[in-house]
Amino acid sequence: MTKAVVLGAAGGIGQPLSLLLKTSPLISELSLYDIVNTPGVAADLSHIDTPAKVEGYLPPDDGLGKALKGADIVVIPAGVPRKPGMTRDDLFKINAGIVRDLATGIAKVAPKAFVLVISNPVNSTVPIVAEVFKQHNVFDPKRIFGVTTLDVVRASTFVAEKIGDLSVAPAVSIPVVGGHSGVTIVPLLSQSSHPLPANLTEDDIKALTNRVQYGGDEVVKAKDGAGSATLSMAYAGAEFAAKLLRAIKGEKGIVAPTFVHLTADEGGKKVQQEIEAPLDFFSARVELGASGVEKILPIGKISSYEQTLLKAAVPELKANIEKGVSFVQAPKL
Ligand SMILES: NC(=O)c1ccc[n+]([C@@H]2O[C@H](COP(=O)([O-])OP(=O)(O)OC[C@H]3O[C@@H](n4cnc5c(N)ncnc54)[C@H](O)[C@@H]3O)[C@@H](O)[C@H]2O)c1
Ligand SMILES: O=C(O)C[C@H](O)C(=O)O
Repeated sequence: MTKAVVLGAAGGIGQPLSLLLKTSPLISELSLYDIVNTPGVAADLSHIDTPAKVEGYLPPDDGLGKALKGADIVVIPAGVPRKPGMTRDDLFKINAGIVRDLATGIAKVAPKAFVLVISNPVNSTVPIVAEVFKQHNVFDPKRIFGVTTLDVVRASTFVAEKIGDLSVAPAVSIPVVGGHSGVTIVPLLSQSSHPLPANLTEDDIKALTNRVQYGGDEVVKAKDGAGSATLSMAYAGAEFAAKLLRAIKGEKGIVAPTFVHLTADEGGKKVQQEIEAPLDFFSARVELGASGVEKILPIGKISSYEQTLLKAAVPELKANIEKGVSFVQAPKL
């Protein structure tokens, strides 16, 4: 029996993500929580002929507590999305408080749940969840994940486009490390599972890297004020959740890049050496297991261009992480 909970389930990501989770044979119970519309979304999904029992909850009568009771995995896509001209950090003002309050609910009701954070800015919201858990003495770095899978999905797609064959996209694997915003997104094209076309120039590699780093902006611009990536994010979130669920159920050797606390495993120290910075959080390739983070894998051999990208990522990551931590630690006025 596995209970999954989506917080922010009525939103642009929340609805398609809940749909995908409802189709998962690995989930037996699906709870949907939002400040609006969850009874309707739950009623709709509950007619789908898959095993998961679906319930919708709203804030009154401790809806959050009821939604979270007995949760094994909690996915958080709650919060506002970007509009053109905004950075993810511009969302901090609103989303930090939303994520802090939801994390408080999880810490109180489902402290052992695996928590998958989608709400932006991920580089700060994941530290917020960790800090709230520390305050409630339930912090386990192996169980908190920033979902950076969309960067990985984009990298696979864009590389397959360059290869000239989208049918290989699902098999193309490109680690994307660092964080989830602009320069902190570091795709390691040199580690592509599929050889890049021999005629790609250095400028092509730079353009491809830039497209992965700013793929989110591409969607924000195209949606023209109506939000950011929702459908591709729902796909990516469901992919990561499925990997984690398979790992929890005992499947070995499942690896995915995800934004984690580097104390979750000894391997985090090696990553800190590789990036030459004592960052607490970083999106690294992580082997998933029954307890969540099984192993943090080293970055490994990268090109000198990628080394430059990593150097550029560190100061922004550091600032983003500190912002999240101090938001929770600061005395409330
Ligand atoms: N990690 C990633 O790769 C990634 C990708 C895309 C979007 N995002 C982020 O995901 C978030 C959601 O994006 P969206 O497009 O679904 O936005 P949206 O506005 O369509 O949906 C957000 C939902 O959150 C709900 N919500 C707001 N406050 C809440 C609270 N206190 N408790 C529960 N629910 C609450 C809203 O009612 C809404 O239904 C944004 O912050 C966005 O930037 C992250
Ligand atoms: O770009 C955004 O604001 C949403 C998300 O982080 C993305 O990468 O698509």
